[in-house]
Amino acid sequence: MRADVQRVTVLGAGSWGTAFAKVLGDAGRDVTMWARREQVAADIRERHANSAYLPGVGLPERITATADPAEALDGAEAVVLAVPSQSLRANLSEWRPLLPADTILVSLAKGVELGTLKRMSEVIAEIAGIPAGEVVVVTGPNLAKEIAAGQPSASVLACADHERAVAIQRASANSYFRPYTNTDVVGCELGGACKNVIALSTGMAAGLGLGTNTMATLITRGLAEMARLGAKLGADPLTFAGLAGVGDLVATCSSPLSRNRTFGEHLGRGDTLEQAQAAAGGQVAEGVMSCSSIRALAQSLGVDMPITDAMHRVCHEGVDPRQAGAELLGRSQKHEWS
Ligand SMILES: NC(=O)C1=CN([C@@H]2O[C@H](COP(=O)(O)OP(=O)(O)OC[C@H]3O[C@@H](n4cnc5c(N)ncnc54)[C@H](O)[C@@H]3O)[C@@H](O)[C@H]2O)C=CC1
Ligand SMILES: O=C(CO)COP(=O)(O)O
Repeated sequence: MRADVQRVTVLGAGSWGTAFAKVLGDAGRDVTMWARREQVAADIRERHANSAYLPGVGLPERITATADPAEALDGAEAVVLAVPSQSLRANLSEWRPLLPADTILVSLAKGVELGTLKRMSEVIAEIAGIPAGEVVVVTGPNLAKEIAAGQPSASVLACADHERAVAIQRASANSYFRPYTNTDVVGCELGGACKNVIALSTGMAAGLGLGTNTMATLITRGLAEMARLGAKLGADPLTFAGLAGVGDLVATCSSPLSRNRTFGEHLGRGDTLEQAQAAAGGQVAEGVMSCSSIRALAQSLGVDMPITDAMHRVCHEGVDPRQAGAELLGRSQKHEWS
């Protein structure tokens, strides 16, 4: 492993993959992106733009791109995985033979795998055949469009191996992007996955015409339920008060730029799942799948996550958002911290 990472490959040229590649390029790193479509790769390589995902954003000239994964991975000192959570296992299985030895694997995905109920660093470690403690997880309040516009924001780089997190911290810190390290991978990863589900709920509330008190209630009680799950899995409770918890909840649950919040808003206005998916224009709203995997994980551990459960029932069992809201309010009365 190199402490001074210079050559980075980003696999996935969607919104966040591209914005993170820009962060690395602006931090002086040489970046090669892999795009699924040659048209997107050519746009990045020849016009220094990704018009499909980040229209109007100019990319540093030191970023190049290809649709050939072998070419993209050649000589990579760090590999950033920037594909959706539910396809990561299949994608990485294909790429595994091409991964350079000793490269640092970095995960951008915020989700929990359906079926296995694994966090993304666990999936990556399993497929790549490395200890889970070696995967670096990027999370925190990082709406891709704002970062691509050079607006200041902080992030968390979580890894049990502090040196790996520091290597990526050095490679990505720039004048608008301030990454902090953290060794609580469980808490950081759960925060990133769970907040997408809570953002669905705040969007849904907005779609129903509800205001700021409702949003604040969902954010705060969402925080309580993700912290309960984290505690059961050994996370540090302080993590949820940080960028990966409160930070990302505030950004995602309140911003019209969030795909999860927007998805929920469509459902709240009465759109079907298919209509909300069509409106997302092919971009991933991870909470739609993660509400089911996180719910199953919570149930397997006996953890109560009522908002997550409600989102699963609205998205996948046809429950009306108004009915789900009424049921949340109709639950038995409790002490705030029970
Ligand atoms: N967009 C954002 O602001 C942020 C996104 N994230 C997370 O980053 C991850 C990636 O998100 P985005 O780049 O925003 O998503 P996106 O939907 O903008 O792009 C996903 C990329 O993966 C590719 N892709 C989709 N399905 C694929 C498949 N089956 N096989 C191979 N490639 C596939 C797409 O072609 C595209 O290049 C998600 O887990 C998301 O939650 C995290 C922080 C910020
Ligand atoms: O993770 C994000 C911000 O930190 C992006 O959220 P969305 O996927 O909802 O756009």
